Amino acid sequence: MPPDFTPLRTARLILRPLALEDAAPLHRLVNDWEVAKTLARVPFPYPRELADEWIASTWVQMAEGEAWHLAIEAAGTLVGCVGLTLDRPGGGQPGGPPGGKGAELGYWVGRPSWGQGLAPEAAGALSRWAIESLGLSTIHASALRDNLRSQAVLRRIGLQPAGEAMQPFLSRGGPMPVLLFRGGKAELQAAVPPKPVVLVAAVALIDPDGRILLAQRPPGKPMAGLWEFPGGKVDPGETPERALIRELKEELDIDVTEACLGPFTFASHAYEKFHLLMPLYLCRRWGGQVRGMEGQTLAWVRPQKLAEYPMPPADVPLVAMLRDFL
Ligand SMILES: Nc1nc2c([nH]c(=O)n2[C@@H]2O[C@H](COP(=O)(O)OP(=O)(O)OP(=O)(O)O)[C@@H](O)[C@H]2O)c(=O)[nH]1
Repeated sequence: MPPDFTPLRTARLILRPLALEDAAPLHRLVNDWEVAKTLARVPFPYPRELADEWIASTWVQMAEGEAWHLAIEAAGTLVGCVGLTLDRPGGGQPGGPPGGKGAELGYWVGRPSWGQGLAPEAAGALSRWAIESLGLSTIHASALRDNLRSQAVLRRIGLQPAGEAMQPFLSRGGPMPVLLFRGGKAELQAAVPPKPVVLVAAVALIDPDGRILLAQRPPGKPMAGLWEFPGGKVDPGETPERALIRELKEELDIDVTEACLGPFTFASHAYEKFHLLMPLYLCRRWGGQVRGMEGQTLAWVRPQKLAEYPMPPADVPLVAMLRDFL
């Protein structure tokens, strides 16, 4: 029986305990010289029944808290495996830490899924989970000296070179030269892929009385209830000006031309899941009557009163600049 383990999810992958049904696809993927030749503990050819035995052994190791070997699943299909094996106390593994709790990282991805960056996605996620959840102090790994691709994976997830060694390779029938890598929490965290930058165009519509239009984010959306400048995400291939013209029609039923959109300033703000880059335009002329087309509450606000309207954190510096300018 597979052990109880809450699968780890990444942008594209699920890392979960291996199941008996994985044996056939696992065998097909790993019984490939191009894959097997890079792995120290995999024989080649790889006997079919070994797949079942290996899967059962991963359950025991996980239940005993000795190793976490997981299936890498992408779009419902097994594409490879990733695993961490705890160092035995005083085991003195090459590249292992002198003190503290360490584990050896290993992984492979089947040939059909190469070239998509799945190995660093899986290995990075499992390593960061282990550092947090198992309280490990270091992760270490090795890669054949001529396996530049695997070395790049280890560097990408934050591990640093830590020397060379000879390591027995079942698939090669003898010891092979390997490069050793290791890293702790700080190195792994520093390597977390940067957040996507989201481009949002926004505008301060200013009426003849010098008041600014704010719209309240409706319930159900992130940051619901906060007040913001009208606007929205710039679609791929769209300019910020075109995006604003489109959004203002959709949200407020007004017609704006590019010539009436004056660039004013911008916000660059790190939200939890993305980094917001938001140019803010000023606009004093538009066609039609402003009305909320999406049920949003609107308010025309005097510059000195803007601070009374709670806004998203990215907007706070913009409000101060607007107040000074108007
Ligand atoms: N329009 C606008 N968006 C802002 C302001 N400040 C700010 O942080 N944002 C953020 O920029 C993003 C704007 O995206 P959006 O309006 O197109 O999309 P949304 O999150 O409302 O939902 P959606 O993805 O379902 O369209 C949101 O994450 C919003 O929180 C602002 O003053 N105006």
